[in-house]
Amino acid sequence: MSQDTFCVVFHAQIPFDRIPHQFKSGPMFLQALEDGLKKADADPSVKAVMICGENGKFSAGADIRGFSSPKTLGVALGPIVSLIESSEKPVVAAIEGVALGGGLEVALGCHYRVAHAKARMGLPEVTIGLLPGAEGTQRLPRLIGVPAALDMITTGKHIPATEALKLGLVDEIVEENTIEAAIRLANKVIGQPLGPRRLSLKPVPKLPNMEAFLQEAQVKVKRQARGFLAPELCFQAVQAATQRPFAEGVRRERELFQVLLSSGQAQALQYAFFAERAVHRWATPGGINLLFIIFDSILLLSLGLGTMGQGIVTSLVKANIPVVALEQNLEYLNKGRKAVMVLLEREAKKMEGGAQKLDFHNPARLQFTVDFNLLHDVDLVIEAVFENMALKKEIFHKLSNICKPGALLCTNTSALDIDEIASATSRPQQVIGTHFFSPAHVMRLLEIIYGRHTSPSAIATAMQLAKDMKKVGVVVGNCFGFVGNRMMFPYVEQAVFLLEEGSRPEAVDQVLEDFGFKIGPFRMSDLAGLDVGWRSRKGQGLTGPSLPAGSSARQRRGQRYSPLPDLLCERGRFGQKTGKGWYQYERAGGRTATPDPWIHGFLSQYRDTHRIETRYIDQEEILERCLFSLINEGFAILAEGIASGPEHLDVIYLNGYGWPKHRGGPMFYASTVGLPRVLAKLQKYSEAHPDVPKLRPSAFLKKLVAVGNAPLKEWMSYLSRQSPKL
Ligand SMILES: CC/C=C\C/C=C/C(=O)SCCNC(=O)CCNC(=O)[C@H](O)C(C)(C)COP(=O)(O)OP(=O)(O)OC[C@H]1O[C@@H](n2cnc3c(N)ncnc32)[C@H](O)[C@@H]1OP(=O)(O)O
Repeated sequence: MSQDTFCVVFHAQIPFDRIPHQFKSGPMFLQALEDGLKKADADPSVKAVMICGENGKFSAGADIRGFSSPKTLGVALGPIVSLIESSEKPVVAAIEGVALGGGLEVALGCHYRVAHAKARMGLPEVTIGLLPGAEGTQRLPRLIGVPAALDMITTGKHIPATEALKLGLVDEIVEENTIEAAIRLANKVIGQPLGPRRLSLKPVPKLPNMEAFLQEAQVKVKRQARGFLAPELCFQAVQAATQRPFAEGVRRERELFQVLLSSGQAQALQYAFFAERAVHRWATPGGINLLFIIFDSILLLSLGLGTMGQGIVTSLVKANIPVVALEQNLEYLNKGRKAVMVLLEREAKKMEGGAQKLDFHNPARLQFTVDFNLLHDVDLVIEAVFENMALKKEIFHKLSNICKPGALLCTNTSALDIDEIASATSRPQQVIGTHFFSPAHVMRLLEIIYGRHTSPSAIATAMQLAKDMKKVGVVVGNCFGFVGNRMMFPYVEQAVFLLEEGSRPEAVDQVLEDFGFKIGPFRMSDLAGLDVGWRSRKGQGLTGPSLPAGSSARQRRGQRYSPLPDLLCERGRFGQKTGKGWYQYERAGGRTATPDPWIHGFLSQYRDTHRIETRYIDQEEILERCLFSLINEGFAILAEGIASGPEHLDVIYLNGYGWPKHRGGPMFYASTVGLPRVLAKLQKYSEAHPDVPKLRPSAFLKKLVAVGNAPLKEWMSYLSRQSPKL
């Protein structure tokens, strides 16, 4: 290192590789940074300063756990960023690994930034319900302009170094030693004027149509946010940068930060951040670490090339896992191959310019076949044929005979019994459920379902597969619908009962969309296809030819049942695909849902036929009956040991069912509403609808209320029995 350049080692604020505890505490780290800077400033032999991270990592920002305490790091970080900027000696940031949040804000205070080509940068505060509160919303637009800054700050996306260079966020990128390059640059600029490098002194670059641009951007942010405050307040902070001098903009940024900090949404998002990481730490009761499978060398086979199979194959190719796609005949194979190629071309386009390339024209990475003999060599099979138990059992019997002894056999199913499927094989310990969500190459969730005999190493392998596919794997037990769909059934059931009693599809959807769901239950049902549920209900003997003669229209097995979805299907109303469902569409396959007067007439006729008195149902009742019945099922699931904690349920809902992130997931939401209130409301609705068992409060919920509204992290300690396996 040059004698002239003082080096401040900026300790990574987060435990990447379990960094020593003392660096997790914000104030101490800030003090060290301030001391280093002051020392460098005071020493006349020092001519320049270089700031770098520890162990090849610049910084992932503040310790998120610290935000739950009222005295936050950010309040102290802003002045330190200003201190860096005001240094009379050039300060250069050497960015390796990541520079995120407060880490990037520190880099923005520096006069120059050098990044390693593999580094990533971003201001992800919005994703934890906050905004970049260390003057980042004021400096970034001055450096890269309003459109790019707004995009980074309101989405929280991480950008690669190559893109950062194009945007002007960094001055230089290097392939080799970043620290040496930063020191070289620092030496080169000694003596050059620093004024033009101080971002707080720069004007925000003008746009010919700034006002119109901002107006349009605000509408877009609001539309996408659906009640999530942080993107809107991030917007306002950047807007302040365009309207006010730097110091006033900083004041506005601080005010907005405080609003977010006390909104409750930040806590929900920070809970979600840690919940996602918690579900990943899967271990046996003995704590055996099982995550040891390396997928680079495995050959994976995907069986079935329908919509799910196509998405799964695309995800596997994206994860760089060699894959063979198998179909039962050439016609289906060619159809599937074509669809997969379209998806992969699209993905390759999205990845253009990035470091990774999609290698899908190489037969060693992806091949399509109808030859079952290829099954001999594969290490892992994902069966993705349609939901039919007899067919799945036949396939698993075949797999069991052909696949090599160690091969893991996964079934993609949304509800079927894993044990029954495994019973068709001679190796039930290697059979596991992998419930992908459609479209499988987009949706992050993977429910991993273990059966009675599934081995811990099979579970660990499936978890590693999820990680390699960049999905969130959540291990759950085997029951009808597993976790996600099992909780969804009572929610959808309530939505339909509400129609029977007087509501309309668009009214129910509106309430749930206002709550923050991307799409309400009826729009969702139209999108998924009403025929899917109809087939399943026919299979369960709830409707269709297997329904015993003389069954009551609105009762099944002594419980309330609504035949409304069946009646729609009998009339060919399958949703978007037929152009009619709970809504009408512009054509078959159309996507624009319009309330349908036919449905309104049909509902009132139905009520007349069944002598149901139509009543006005308010928004509160719609919301509570749908959400609390779903949450109630969640408590039953926890009590049965189907999931190991409320975080698992929340991660499933956040990543697979469009639950609004800023509400933290259904179980977190229940804890914010207060369990006594949830219980009281369920009791009330259950009394009004005694023939609906899903409204009857779960014993576990009652227990948690009886012990004094236990906080979420203590819930599981009130259960005497845990899952038999986990
Ligand atoms: C007024 C206030 C203004 C300014 C102050 C500054 C504010 C901020 O900086 S807010 C924080 C902004 N930073 C982030 O949001 C980064 C969040 N982290 C990530 O995106 C990722 O963790 C990563 C890209 C940094 C690394 O990803 P990966 O390699 O996949 O590892 P993991 O995500 O599994 O994380 C490993 C380990 O670290 C814990 N962790 C990560 N980030 C933080 C953090 N910011 N605070 C506390 N802990 C963090 C994570 O939970 C994992 O821990 P476990 O192994 O115990 O699960």
